[in-house]
Amino acid sequence: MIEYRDLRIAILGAGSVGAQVARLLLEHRQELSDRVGAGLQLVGVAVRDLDAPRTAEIPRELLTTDARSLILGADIVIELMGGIEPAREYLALALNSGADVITANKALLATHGPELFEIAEQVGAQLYYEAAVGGAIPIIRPLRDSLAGDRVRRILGIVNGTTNYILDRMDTEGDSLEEALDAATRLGYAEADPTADIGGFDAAHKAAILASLAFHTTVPLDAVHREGIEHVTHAQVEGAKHAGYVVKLLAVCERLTDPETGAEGVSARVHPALVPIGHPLAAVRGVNNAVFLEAEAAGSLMFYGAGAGGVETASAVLGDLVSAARRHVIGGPGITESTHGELPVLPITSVVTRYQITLQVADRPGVLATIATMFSDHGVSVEAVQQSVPEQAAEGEPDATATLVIGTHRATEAALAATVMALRAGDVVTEVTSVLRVEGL
Ligand SMILES: NC(=O)C1=CN([C@@H]2O[C@H](COP(=O)(O)OP(=O)(O)OC[C@H]3O[C@@H](n4cnc5c(N)ncnc54)[C@H](O)[C@@H]3O)[C@@H](O)[C@H]2O)C=CC1
Ligand SMILES: N[C@@H](CC=O)C(=O)O
Ligand code: NA
Repeated sequence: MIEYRDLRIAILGAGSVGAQVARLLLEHRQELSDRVGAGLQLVGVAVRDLDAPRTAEIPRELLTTDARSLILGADIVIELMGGIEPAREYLALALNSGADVITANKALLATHGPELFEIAEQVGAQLYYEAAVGGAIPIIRPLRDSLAGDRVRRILGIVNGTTNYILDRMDTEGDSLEEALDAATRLGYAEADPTADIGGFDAAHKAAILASLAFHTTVPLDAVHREGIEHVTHAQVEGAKHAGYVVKLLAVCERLTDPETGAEGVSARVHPALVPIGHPLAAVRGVNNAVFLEAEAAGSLMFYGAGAGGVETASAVLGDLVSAARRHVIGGPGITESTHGELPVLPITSVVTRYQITLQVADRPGVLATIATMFSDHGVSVEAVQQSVPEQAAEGEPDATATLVIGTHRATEAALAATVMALRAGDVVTEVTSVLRVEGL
């Protein structure tokens, strides 16, 4: 057995991910140390409650409630507590004391990333965060390193495992959102506050991180348009299936031309969308995530795998640990964040995509023509219309309503929003049941 000088590793938080990182680090210590060329010594795990149950046993002597002292004695600090404070304060303390830092905390990076990257650059320390997007899937390193010579044009990502798991269960098992969320929580996929998953906040954090990396431009969280899955209904999931689509919560990051100025900009958005059944993203089931990316030279690439789960995410954290530890051994400045692009971040109204709109309309002559005119008046071109009349309503009766499903060609969000407003205001549409974007065509 080779003996090395030891690097002192501290873990903050021993929940779903932290406990598995501690276990794997202790179990594979020698092998990981051999890969690095230095001993990886776990010097402590900061917890809130020494006696809390964990998914893996951690030797009692490694547990501490004094996170600050642990940080100050470490070469590498791994933050797996989640939340903004005290995680932000602890990471700043670690960086300022010269430690390299690893985190899976996308909420923190999306809100305080620039501040932490700046400290890291000033003190010559490193901040690694492979686990923050796509759990186990390597996506941060490919974007930062492998694709650094290309121009990424577009990213379509399923980046939240909990919501993908829920939508899949609603589709295949007929579960309610609540039933499927309970299961996702038990399996360790959901955030401590699962509204972060359901409301699309977690995916928005990841979209901000991906867009910033892909476009070399700081994309602040408040510039990411966000809609969650809380209003996705069984009817939408079923209707999508019949029409040859699946409903997915997507993060879409793209380079755009500003329709007003003609200048190049970028946009990032998160919302439920219809994905054609033949698209690779449609096959992403359960807790899996995938990032489908289009780059100018590379063409289309897809990164796929477990997007959440304690042990799976621990893999990405340990990969970062090996990278960080190697830098300690080799030295050198390491990687800095590149935000030279400085492209404007455009609002959702500038986005151009396709839509599927479901309407309840009065079933009488001329209605279809009136509705088609409303679309064309707002510059939205209709591609297909499907009409169905409920069986119990006799056709032509004064109170009968029909369901119209309208697919559009590409149009701006602004034009679509104006159309929907006009449909609601008119007297032929009794209800706008659903408006979904169609992506991946
Ligand atoms: N669970 C997953 O599948 C994934 C989680 N992440 C991220 O990893 C981080 C950890 O997630 P989980 O392990 O799932 O969360 P968790 O809620 O299971 O674990 C967090 C642990 O940190 C502890 N903690 C919180 N504040 C603390 C403090 N001030 N001092 C000491 N301990 C403290 C909590 O008591 C808890 O045991 C989060 O940022 C999360 O967003 C990222 C990718 C996947
Ligand atoms: N709650 C998150 C965990 C991983 O980032 C998810 O469900 O994707
Ligand atoms: Na990842």
